[in-house]
Amino acid sequence: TNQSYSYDDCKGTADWLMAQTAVRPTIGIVCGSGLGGLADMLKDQVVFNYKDIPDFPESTVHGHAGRLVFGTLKGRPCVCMQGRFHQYEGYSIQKITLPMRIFKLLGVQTVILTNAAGGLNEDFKVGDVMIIKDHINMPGMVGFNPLVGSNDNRFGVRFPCMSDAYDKELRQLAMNIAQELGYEDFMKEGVYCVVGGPSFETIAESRLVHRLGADAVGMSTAPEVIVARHCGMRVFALSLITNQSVMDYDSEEKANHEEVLQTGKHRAEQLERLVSTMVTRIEHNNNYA
Ligand SMILES: Nc1nc2ncn(CCNC(CO)CO)c2c(=O)[nH]1
Repeated sequence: TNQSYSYDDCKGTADWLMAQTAVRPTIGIVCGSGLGGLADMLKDQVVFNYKDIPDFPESTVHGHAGRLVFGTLKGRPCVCMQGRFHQYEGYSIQKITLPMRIFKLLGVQTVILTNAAGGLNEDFKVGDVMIIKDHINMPGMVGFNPLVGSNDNRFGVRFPCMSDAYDKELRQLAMNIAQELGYEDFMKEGVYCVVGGPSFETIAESRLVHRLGADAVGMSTAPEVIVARHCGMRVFALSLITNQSVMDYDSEEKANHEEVLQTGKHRAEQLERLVSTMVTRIEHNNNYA
């Protein structure tokens, strides 16, 4: 359904949540495939199953728990989506980005999004972590943009700028922390290209988007980023490279979801350290905002 959610719908859900928990998060975290463990970092958790939250969609993908976890990370109030929504599940693009507007109405100032993605850049290895510096929104180019329809100025302007979507300061902070933690050999930076899915891209599609400048390909994140930036939240996003996209016709490689989840398990512990360290520092900057 192409149901769009009004400001009051979003406010209703945010108010419902705020009536059930005293946690007032300033940081929102979105866990990608196999990265739900990030939510387990939170202390003093207050957990909601998506199906119990008014208007919230339900996760249908293996590896996406379907829980909204409130809590604190080293004392900082956070809210974490353990499982996110994808267009390929059949949800409207407004529905999959609804959580970003609810985050905004909960008081979230910075959103950290993670996803699993296929590596296109030949310098990438499976298990690398790519800090997203920009995205190519393929579905958006043909009209599947989450902001299509009437604009509510209480969220943001009609024509929002996206050239500064991936906060430069947060990307630099992440790189500095990666150096401190000794993660520099698997930390990369690049352009993320979102495709509709659920079929993995063909070899010709991998080569096409790589030629267009993409370093990794996936099926999420860009719509959430557009909505998050529209309503003024800062955005940091990273991709866990879970397989190398097949780029030549005589390769025997075949992308599959199980290897996506498996890679997530191996790298998850370092990602948890990176993200939790970031959260303590980001909160610090917000104090000066
Ligand atoms: N080649 C390739 N490798 C990938 N690893 C993760 N994803 C993101 C899509 N993730 C889906 C299926 O695992 C679940 O949302 C992809 C992708 O789209 N292409």
